[in-house]
Amino acid sequence: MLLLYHSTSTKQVPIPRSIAIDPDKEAYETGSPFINKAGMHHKIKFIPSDAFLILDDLIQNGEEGSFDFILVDAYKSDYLKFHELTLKLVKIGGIIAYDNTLWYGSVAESEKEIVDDLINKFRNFVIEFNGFLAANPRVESSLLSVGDGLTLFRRLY
Ligand SMILES: C[S@@+](CC[C@H](N)C(=O)[O-])C[C@H]1O[C@@H](n2cnc3c(N)ncnc32)[C@H](O)[C@@H]1O
Repeated sequence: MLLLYHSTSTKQVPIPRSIAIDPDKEAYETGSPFINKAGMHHKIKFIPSDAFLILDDLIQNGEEGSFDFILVDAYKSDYLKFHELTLKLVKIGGIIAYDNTLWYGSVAESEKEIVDDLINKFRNFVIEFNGFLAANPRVESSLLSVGDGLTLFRRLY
């Protein structure tokens, strides 16, 4: 799931202020009743698709630097690729959030200590992503020890 928010309307999203993208419709349907209850349905456009396609479209359609906030919670092996695209779409000073950046605490453990295959499978991608962000001069970032780790960063230029 990716969520992109902008405070001003654009030609792509004239009324809804947020775009939620996930190829799995069920993921959106789980959250939809809560969105309705909060009276926010008209402000969120759901696109059942692979986010890579939509982000490319948004860039092609001149939406670079137009979003205030982007949340990424997808396959950890894709985080670096998403970073390249989301950094283009967020405005300077805008915030991007990536979920699960502690990856069950495994990023701070040695490989030998980890018995779970799923955790092992994505651990190195998360470590690589965290290292890349920490060394990236274009962003100011902070990894919050909330839940499974949430990295927030601000685009500096
Ligand atoms: C771990 S789940 C997150 C679900 C929810 N955000 C939560 O915290 O419970 C990951 C979600 O990312 C979606 N996803 C994976 N690759 C994606 C992509 N390329 N574009 C959009 N969504 C993607 C999956 O369909 C899945 O719903």
